[in-house]
Amino acid sequence: MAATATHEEPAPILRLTGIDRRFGGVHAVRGVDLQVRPGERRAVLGPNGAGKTTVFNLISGEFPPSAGRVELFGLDVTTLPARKRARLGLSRTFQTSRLFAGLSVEDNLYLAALGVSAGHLRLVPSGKDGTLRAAARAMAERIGLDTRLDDLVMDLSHGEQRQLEVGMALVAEPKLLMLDEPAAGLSRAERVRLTETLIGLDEDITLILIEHDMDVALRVAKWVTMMHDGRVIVEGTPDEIRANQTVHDLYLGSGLIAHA
Ligand SMILES: Nc1ncnc2c1ncn2[C@@H]1O[C@H](COP(=O)(O)OP(=O)(O)OP(=O)(O)O)[C@@H](O)[C@H]1O
Repeated sequence: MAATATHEEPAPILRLTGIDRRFGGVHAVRGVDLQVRPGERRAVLGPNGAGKTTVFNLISGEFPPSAGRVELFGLDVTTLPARKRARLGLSRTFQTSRLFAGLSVEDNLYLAALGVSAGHLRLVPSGKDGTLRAAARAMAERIGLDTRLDDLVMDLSHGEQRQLEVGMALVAEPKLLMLDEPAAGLSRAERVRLTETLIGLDEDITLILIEHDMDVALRVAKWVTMMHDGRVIVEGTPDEIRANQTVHDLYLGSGLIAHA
């Protein structure tokens, strides 16, 4: 019998089902369903307090959902701690810096390549050390910090620190990269560089981005999820989002769609 060719969609790299999160009386996330395919470029948009960062925290495992299910790379990780999700291939940045301020740019990237997160020390087999140092230096070049390798993080500008955070998330070679407002506080030139870095990411890396700068978000993303009041209210391509009346109504007067 002849085999029937079937075209199967790749399994989602991330699937949220009925995710809910309450903080006391605040119902921050309400029944969110989300599916992200391997290699996707996804932006999560929405006004302040919409629940975007809480969704990120639920995906990366900072805290568990009040209800619902989180699947990463085909596994149910709903109760798995953050460091174990990181080991599966998830890397993220935070709105507030988590850099080692008293260490150099190279050492920060080296530690990220090593997979060290705050409070977790790991011994390095000596043979691997050179490879990790080389990866750290290559990443510094990619994010435009190769001339500042020996400088302490505390001496970098805000924009350079944000670039370094992206580099640290990337140097861990994640399958899923999640960036929380990477363009916040960047100069125009720094935003252009960031946008280029993100557009140039390896196709195998799946990217989810929270970003208030619509210019950056809609250039990088191929698919957009819009949140409001804890819920997903619109999903679509950047063009559909630009043309969407609800998006305009929510952002009206904020100047956030000035570049659209
Ligand atoms: N750890 C927490 N404890 C209590 N309330 C929280 C906590 N984290 C978030 N919230 C509340 O949950 C709601 C959603 O917040 P969240 O930070 O997820 O929104 P957001 O869309 O990321 O906003 P922004 O764009 O301002 O970062 C807000 O009302 C916020 O005050």
